[in-house]
Amino acid sequence: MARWYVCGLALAAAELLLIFATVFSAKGLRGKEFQGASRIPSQFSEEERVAMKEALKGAIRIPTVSFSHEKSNTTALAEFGEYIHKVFPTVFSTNFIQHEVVEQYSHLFTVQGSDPSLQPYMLLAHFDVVPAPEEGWEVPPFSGLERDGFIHGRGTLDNKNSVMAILQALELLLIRNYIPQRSFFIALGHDEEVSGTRGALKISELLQARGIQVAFLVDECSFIFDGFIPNLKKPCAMVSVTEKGALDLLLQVNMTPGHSSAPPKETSIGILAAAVSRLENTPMPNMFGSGPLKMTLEQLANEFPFPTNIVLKNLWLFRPLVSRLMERNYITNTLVRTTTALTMFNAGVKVNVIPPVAQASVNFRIHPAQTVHEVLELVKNIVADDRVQLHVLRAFDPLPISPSDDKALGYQLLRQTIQSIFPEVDIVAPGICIANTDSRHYTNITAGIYHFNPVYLQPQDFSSIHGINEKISVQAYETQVKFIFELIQNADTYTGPVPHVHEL
Ligand SMILES: CCCCCCCCCCCCCCCC(=O)N[C@@H](Cc1ccccc1)C(=O)O
Ligand SMILES: [Zn+2]
Ligand SMILES: [Zn+2]
Repeated sequence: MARWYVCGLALAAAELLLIFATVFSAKGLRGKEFQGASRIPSQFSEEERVAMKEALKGAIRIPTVSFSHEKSNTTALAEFGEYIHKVFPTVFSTNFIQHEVVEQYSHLFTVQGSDPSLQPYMLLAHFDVVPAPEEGWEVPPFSGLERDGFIHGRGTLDNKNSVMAILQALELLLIRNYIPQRSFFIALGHDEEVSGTRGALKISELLQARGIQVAFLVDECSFIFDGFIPNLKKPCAMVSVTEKGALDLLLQVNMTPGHSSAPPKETSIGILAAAVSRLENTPMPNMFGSGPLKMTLEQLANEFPFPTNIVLKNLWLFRPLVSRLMERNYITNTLVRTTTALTMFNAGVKVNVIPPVAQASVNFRIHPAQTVHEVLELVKNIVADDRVQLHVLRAFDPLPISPSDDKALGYQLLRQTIQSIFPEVDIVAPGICIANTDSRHYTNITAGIYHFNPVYLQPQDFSSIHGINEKISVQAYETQVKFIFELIQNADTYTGPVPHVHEL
């Protein structure tokens, strides 16, 4: 009898404690006793799963299109701010989360962790999208329609999926009374698709003015690649540790205009066409062996069948062969060199007028082992014609290579979370982001810039990014939420690398 009584008392006390913890932690009680006490499983109720996919659909329906630096749908950008407020009420009402609007439309969330001794980190995403003319789409690009288990629309992969998944994961953690130990920032840009200079750059300046340095950040641009690398049958989670640089050049030729009935031997169009043709036919040097790709291939070696595995394990011998094979495929080619893309060409107003001016734009994506200056010198040598003026429209060097060793917190946290959420993925390897992202504006506040979207990507999905029929499966989106839900908790509990066990 006495035992039951004691037991009953203990239970009542435990219940009281639980109520106490629930009531106070929801509003941000920061007592050490409650920190990271237990891990919250990433399991979501049916109701939550429906709500999360509906939230993403709603986000897709807001046409936050960036057309150019000067032109974006500002009504939609503002509406997006109100929308996230509505669908993630707990994020906005928790007292240890500060929300700031930067440059009218971008958002910065500061999540104050309970342990100030832990260096904060940052999650990045952007909610502006590139235009999407309706032609060719199976469903209208801003309808957010669900069909055959997929949510369709512009931004489902680039990059509203990340914006919504980050906030959704945080909302679900907060509802479960989670109090993060490690502080983190969430930066959501509104102009990534046209440079990020109003959103990401300003957020970065704000953080720098506050003296903030983060341990690492995670941004878009890399995926679990499936079917991209010839002969590699298994999916490969690539955490990109650098981002290519960029150089936009305007080539211009001025010649005397005149009547087309008596044409000169050379025209502005002909001279310019020959110059851009030389650029297209003279690829920039193959840089295989410099930059992180060699490390990536060495890590992948064991996953390839014979004889590729032997070749990749002995790059000291087979380097020329592998570098040639890499450039044969248009995607792996991007990893070994600075790419040259002729993107605009303008001249002439009438069929019988020799035009005075011809202009072309060329977009180079600079390999991590080269610089803007080196590429410009190479371009001058290839063009080799003083009549072709070169004007630099925009240029920046590749990002430094972020660490991916055992001590690299960001890389290891991502690796650990990939292994737990995608147990079927055996390969986690460092990669190169071949496009440009908002993260280049944050190089002053961290040396750990990682690109990873926890989503499978096949070659046909790649062409939907900025193309047509962009979509994400409901299941993939749920997994993305789950990934971030786990990542935030892992950032609190990570205790460093597991020491290697050497066999005797
Ligand atoms: C081994 C397998 C390698 C596979 C490589 C496939 C890579 C898939 C990459 C997907 C990229 C998604 C992120 C795109 C970000 C993006 O579009 N950025 C834009 C940013 C920009 C905006 C205006 C002017 C210049 C630049 C861009 O790079 O064009
Ligand atoms: Zn993007
Ligand atoms: Zn994009």
